[in-house]
Amino acid sequence: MSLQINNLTKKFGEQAALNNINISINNNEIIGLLGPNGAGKSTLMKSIVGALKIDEGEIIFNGKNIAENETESKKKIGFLPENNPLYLEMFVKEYLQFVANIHHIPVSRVDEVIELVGITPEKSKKIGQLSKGYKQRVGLAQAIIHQPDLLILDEPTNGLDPNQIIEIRNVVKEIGQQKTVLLSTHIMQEVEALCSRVILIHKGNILQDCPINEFKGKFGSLEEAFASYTQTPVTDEIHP
Ligand SMILES: Nc1ncnc2c1ncn2[C@@H]1O[C@H](COP(=O)(O)OP(=O)(O)OP(=O)(O)O)[C@@H](O)[C@H]1O
Repeated sequence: MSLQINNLTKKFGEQAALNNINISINNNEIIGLLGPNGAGKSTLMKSIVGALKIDEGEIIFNGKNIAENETESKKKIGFLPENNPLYLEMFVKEYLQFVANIHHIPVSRVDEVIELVGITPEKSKKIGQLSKGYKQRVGLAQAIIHQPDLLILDEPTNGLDPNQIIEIRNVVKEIGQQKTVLLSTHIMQEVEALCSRVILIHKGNILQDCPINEFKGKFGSLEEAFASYTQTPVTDEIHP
């Protein structure tokens, strides 16, 4: 798996949500995408999965520009959007069979993925009846059903209770042993528990991209480092 983001700029009107972003990912690792509200994390994730059209730059996934190879790229990228949109009236297995059909993959993969995210006892229930933690597992299942090389998770544990957070983290950790995972979060413990590398975005600019220990550096904790970097004014001609 390789992902190369070169000089990516994404604007909404006159405002640059992402300002000349460069990122290179080559290894199977779990990367934490950090940044205050409105930093540009979701915009970056949506750009990588091809859900947003970028204004400048290029995103090269497995050696090919995703803008020119959209269908092929989507086969190898999994995405769990923020707030995990699901069809609440559908049954778990029915929904995942539906997703499998969209990807043109055998429905036999459905039971495999149900097992992998730990929702076998829930597979015949309506999605709307599930707890938030189990809904999140269904979201993860749809994101990995086509065995993507790159998994993108936008705040995967947001709004879950502490037990559910640990359960989802364990699932992500297991997936991360074989896949590249890019996850956004506001929870520093999550980064500590899961990530080997941190990318910090602030006002559409990358402030840091380094191993987690380097990020903590002289600050001692991720919280301190985050606060210190993001409270520093960013010089940026495009972003207001
Ligand atoms: N579809 C859109 N139209 C207009 N502006 C947008 C759109 N999507 C995002 N923005 C703006 O772009 C900036 C970056 O938003 P984005 O959602 O990427 O931030 P984020 O880092 O994911 O924030 P959060 O942590 O709150 O989820 C914000 O100023 C936001 O208001």
